[in-house]
Amino acid sequence: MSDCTHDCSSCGESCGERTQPQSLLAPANALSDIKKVIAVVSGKGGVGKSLVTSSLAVAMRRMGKRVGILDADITGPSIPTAFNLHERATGTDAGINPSVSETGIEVMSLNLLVERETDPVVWRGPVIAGTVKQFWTDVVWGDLDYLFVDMPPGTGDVPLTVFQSLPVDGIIVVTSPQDLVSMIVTKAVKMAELMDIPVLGLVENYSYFKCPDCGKAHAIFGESHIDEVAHDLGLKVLARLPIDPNVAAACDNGAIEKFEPNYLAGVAKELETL
Ligand SMILES: Nc1ncnc2c1ncn2[C@@H]1O[C@H](COP(=O)(O)OP(=O)(O)OP(=O)(O)O)[C@@H](O)[C@H]1O
Repeated sequence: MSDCTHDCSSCGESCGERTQPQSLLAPANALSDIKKVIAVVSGKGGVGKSLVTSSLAVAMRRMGKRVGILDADITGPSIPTAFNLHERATGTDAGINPSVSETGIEVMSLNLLVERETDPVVWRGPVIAGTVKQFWTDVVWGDLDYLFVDMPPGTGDVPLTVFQSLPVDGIIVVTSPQDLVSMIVTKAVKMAELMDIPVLGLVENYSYFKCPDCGKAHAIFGESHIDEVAHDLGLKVLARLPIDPNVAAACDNGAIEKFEPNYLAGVAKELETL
């Protein structure tokens, strides 16, 4: 091989002299400088992954950080609604510009690119995964302290692409008490381990409902097993979120940036030390 640079990490040749695996990391846009990438994942849908992603981004922004959200949930994007972003994103020769929320959080989501928000995305897996990769390579994120990636549920094409193509610093696994917690969380955690991505911890959503009259906490979805699961996997429980109808209303009304209390402020503080 006359052109060999001896840098196996960037070479795709099948070569007997290979000393290290080829890196599949994709380059970010030339105008992006992103310090930390954190993916928010879940074993199954509807457990509150987008809410956790949005709340973490808001908490970080309140701490004065420059924050972006890459909405990798291509077929069920909910981030633009939570941040009241409805205008179509624009682009230049340099790439696609993310939309910017009221408090300055950058967002890229397929819903910011389609003509009508209600248009469905009827694409095959590889096209969807390719789009997510383009959100990394073609979006002009600029300087960010934290980019949060809101993943689709499960362990399919998109998580695989994100874990291989983006320099993910860690994942947060969102779960709920009624999940088949142990099995589903373990699948997500094992996938991250296979890809050599650190698991930062677990967030349990819908943990309890606090009665507004008597103040007592009720475990609506059954008693939690999160501590045992976390212990078995050697992980930390980062937070437990209550069922709070006001937080659902804030998401639906595009007011997540105004919502108090931010249940994930403590987790954001922990992420600062990453
Ligand atoms: N703790 C909570 N209290 C009340 N409502 C909540 C809570 N967490 C999430 N919700 C609501 O439940 C719905 C689903 O949440 P969310 O979209 O965050 O889930 P998801 O895991 O991202 O779903 P998907 O798998 O479809 O991407 C949303 O309407 C959200 O506002």
